[in-house]
Amino acid sequence: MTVLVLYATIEGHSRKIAERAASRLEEAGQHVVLGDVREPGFAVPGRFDGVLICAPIHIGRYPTSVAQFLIDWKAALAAVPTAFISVSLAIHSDSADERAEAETYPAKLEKKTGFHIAKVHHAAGALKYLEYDFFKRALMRQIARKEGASVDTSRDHEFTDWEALDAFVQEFADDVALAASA
Ligand SMILES: Cc1cc2nc3c(=O)[nH]c(=O)nc-3n(C[C@H](O)[C@H](O)[C@H](O)COP(=O)(O)O)c2cc1C
Repeated sequence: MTVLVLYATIEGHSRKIAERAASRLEEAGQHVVLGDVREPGFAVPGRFDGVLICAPIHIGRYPTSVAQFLIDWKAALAAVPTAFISVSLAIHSDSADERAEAETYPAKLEKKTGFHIAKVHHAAGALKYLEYDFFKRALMRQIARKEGASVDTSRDHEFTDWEALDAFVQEFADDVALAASA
């Protein structure tokens, strides 16, 4: 069985999450092809036994490349188990309203693309203060304050619960194995 793991990323954290998911899928006995959703190349979704997509929220939405990919490939994707990892800061918020808002993003993507996202995991992202330019650092400090995340800009912060991610990926690996044996 071979699983396609695709990611979109702006700051690199969703790629890190996708790499972790790919390692866990390999440990679960799957072959994995890992790539950027903008450059799937030969990675035509219909040739795989399952597809996992990982994408971050930036200013309230996923990168356009993700929506376009789902629109272009929804027929092929509907034929195999698929799963989606939504990366955001809001899902880590102290505010229940902010967390609820983060949980609406996959449904909005579904509405936009017409692709039904069957299995979703919400992963908290990262604040990469050291990598942001002056303006982005100021913006992210403001967002972090609103979310109850750290405003210490002297270092980066990572909020991802790696164990919860591993458990989700294991469930997905089981779905793929089950579908392939049916
Ligand atoms: C410019 C910018 C805007 C962001 N906007 C949001 C947002 O609207 N909601 C949210 O929950 N997280 C937001 N985030 C947090 C990102 O989802 C988080 O940093 C994530 O780890 C970024 O993933 P990436 O490194 O794959 O791009 C934003 C981050 C940046 C840098």
